[in-house]
Amino acid sequence: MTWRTELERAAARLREAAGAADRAERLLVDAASRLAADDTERRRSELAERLSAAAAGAASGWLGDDLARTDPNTPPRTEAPDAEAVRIGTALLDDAPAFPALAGLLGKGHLVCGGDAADPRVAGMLQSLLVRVTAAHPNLELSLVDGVTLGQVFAPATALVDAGIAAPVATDHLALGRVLTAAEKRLTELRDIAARGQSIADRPYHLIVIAGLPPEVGKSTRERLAALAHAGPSARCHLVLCGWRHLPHREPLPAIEHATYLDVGDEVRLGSLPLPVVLDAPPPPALARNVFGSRARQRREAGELSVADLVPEELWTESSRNGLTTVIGRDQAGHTAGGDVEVSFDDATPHWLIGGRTGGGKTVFLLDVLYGLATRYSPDELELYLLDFKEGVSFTEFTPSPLDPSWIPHVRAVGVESDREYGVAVLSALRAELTRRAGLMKRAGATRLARLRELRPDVRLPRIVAVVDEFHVLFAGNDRLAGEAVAHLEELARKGRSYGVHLVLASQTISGIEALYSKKDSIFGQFPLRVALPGAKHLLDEGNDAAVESVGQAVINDAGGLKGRNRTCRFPDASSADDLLAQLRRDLWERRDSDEEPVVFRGFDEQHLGSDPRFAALAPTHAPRALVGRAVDVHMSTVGYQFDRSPGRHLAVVGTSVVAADVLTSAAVSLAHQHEPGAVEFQVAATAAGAEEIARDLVEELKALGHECRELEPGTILTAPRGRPVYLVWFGADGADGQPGTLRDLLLHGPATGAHVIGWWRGARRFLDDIGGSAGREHVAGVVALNIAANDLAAITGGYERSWDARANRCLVIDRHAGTETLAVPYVRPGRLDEVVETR
Ligand SMILES: Nc1ncnc2c1ncn2[C@@H]1O[C@H](COP(=O)(O)OP(=O)(O)OP(=O)(O)O)[C@@H](O)[C@H]1O
Repeated sequence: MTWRTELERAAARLREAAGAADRAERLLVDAASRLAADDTERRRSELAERLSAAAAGAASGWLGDDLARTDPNTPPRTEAPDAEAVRIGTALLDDAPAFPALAGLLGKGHLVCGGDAADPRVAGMLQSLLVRVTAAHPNLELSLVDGVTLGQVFAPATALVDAGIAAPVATDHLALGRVLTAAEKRLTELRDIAARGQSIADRPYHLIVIAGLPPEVGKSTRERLAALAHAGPSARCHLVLCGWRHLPHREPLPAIEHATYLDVGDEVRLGSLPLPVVLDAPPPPALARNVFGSRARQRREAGELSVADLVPEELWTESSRNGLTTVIGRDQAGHTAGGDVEVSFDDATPHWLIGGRTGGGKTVFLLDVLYGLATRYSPDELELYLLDFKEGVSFTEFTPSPLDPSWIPHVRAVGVESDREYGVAVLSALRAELTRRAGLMKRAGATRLARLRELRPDVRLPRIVAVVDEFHVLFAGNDRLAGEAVAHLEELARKGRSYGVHLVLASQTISGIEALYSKKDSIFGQFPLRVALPGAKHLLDEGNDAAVESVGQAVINDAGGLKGRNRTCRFPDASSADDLLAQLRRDLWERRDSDEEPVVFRGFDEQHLGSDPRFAALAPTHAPRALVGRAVDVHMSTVGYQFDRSPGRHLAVVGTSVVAADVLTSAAVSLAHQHEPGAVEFQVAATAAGAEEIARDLVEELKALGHECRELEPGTILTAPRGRPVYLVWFGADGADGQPGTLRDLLLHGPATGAHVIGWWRGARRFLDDIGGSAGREHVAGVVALNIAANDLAAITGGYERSWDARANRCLVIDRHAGTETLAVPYVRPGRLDEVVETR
């Protein structure tokens, strides 16, 4: 066979082999080796042409074209190429460029080069190779290592790093170690997926480009590289490994399998190609800019949803029968880059645990979820309880405000800077709802919420989502309250799935939760959906070290933190979409079918008698109640103390805080609204310094309401005649006006004749003395404790079980007869909290 015939055949086979780089390379080598010295120039150039054409078939477009002649504005490919070969230079025939020199890379093997990027020929080749593979492969992950030029060689590709397509360039052996660890982990994951019989063909290629090994690299790193090279191609991992050369006095280099070797000496040789090669020069800067810039842009666009993308086209079309689902972001791990990531409350993931440091994006993530859900499901399908224990305004935007009277109609209660008691009250109310639903189910013979909804279409059974932000605060004291919180959470976590009550617990850490820690398995095991934000600790399984660094990213794991079940996604920034969200809120609000506003508990708010709707509704009654404040409970119920004719129906407000005077005023004014004018008399005494003005204002107000009202002077307070039922409102009763005996007599016998004392005692011990010590406790059944210490309170009441922690803007309302103790926010005169700095 003449060389010509052979060439014909070789060229034909090359055409067939287009796309199969190894065959292309082999055939090129075969054919080229037959170029006899005595061939005519014409024949030689004909052969070179044919080889060029064949090479073009094996690596076309971005992978094979001459970049210097490529229009800088050529767009990168949108689909993955078939070809596995990439051009790295040009083979020379008689010192003239003859045909492209190719190496099998992505989908095929590795390129290994003895020289490194300190050699400008290698640097140029690497830069053009990077442009080629980036432009040709739309779905590519890169790791860049440069131990010889400190990252200089990769400077043109900075846009890829910024967009997360490439990790920041590793320039020392430690960083190289991290690159290898990540690659090994990825490789194991893909191998596991493939082992399960699932395809990995849609996963991105991972290309590790090492422009030169850092000097400290030792034997073990080299062996890791060789092992990676061995296993890499079957898990879509490939290497371009420069600086892979034997050093004197060092152990021999391990062999790199699946590699095409590039020898860069005076002459450059590629694999077994018998001709010298000139490596590609750096690409034109404009071309590199375009390719890297376009890819970065595409990746950002594909990887990000805007807040508007979280909202469905039509509002409230979904049913929560089988669960709740919303979109939270786009997959970022690259596995299915661009795929929407959904999160659900359903049988598989009934409860969620969210972790992340302060400023890590917890609130934004929660807002994204809440808006996503509230736009998909109507208030008949979904109810929300939102609790936030930190200082901040996380959930206030869901509630009406003077600036924006709209609210999200799904929201039943919101706690901002909540007390732990409020949190426990909400959990307890949810537990009561569990019990109610359990009863409904039993009676209907259903075992699942979905079935119950079918059987009882007449009953409203929305799914309930309760969000507790900074939930560790609930357990802060490791005390009785913490115990109650744990008990509630355990019950809700265990049974919520069946009854459609779902919990979202968010915290900076779950490790510090002492009360739960010993029961970590039992409680947190009920929270299969884990959301790890930057700084999250102990949220995923021990072996699962997935982590995100940049705010706006989350690792979502739907298997209790199990390794291999992570999805990394970017979620949109709800905090920068104020206008859109305000409009959305208004749209939702306008669709509401009830005007019932959510209860908003803001721990720092003043409570005013005048703005309590229950005060406005007061009317004359036989069982009047002195209103003193709003309870720290889910509905912020009004706390009152009832007066009747039984012994002991008096009310003592105890504490040095001037808030006591406001409580007295509220009690008296609210009572005045419950008696017909003239039916009772009010007697007002002010013996506490500073209370005179308040007392005078009260007298004015009572008179304006049509009541008879007498101001009493010291010395006559307990002896003034009482012609009809009377309330003695006494600002500063300490010392009993010098007549403790008379006071005790009044306390004991007054109620039977309609005479009640409403007094402010500044000192707890003084109060106890005045009423006759512990024996007199029964004579004053009502106590509002303000800033008094727990032991003083115990002395007053006889010390039954409580954990009173006196603090500003709170009081404990005790009714000994009813056996109740209610934590409340006392009514104050508007602006009072700005005036007083309370002390114990
Ligand atoms: N998805 C996002 N994209 C861009 N920026 C974000 C994103 N999420 C949060 N941020 C930024 O981070 C800031 C802090 O977020 P966020 O308030 O949610 O943190 P947090 O974890 O709730 O913090 P803290 O506990 O201190 O309130 C936001 O104001 C916002 O600027």
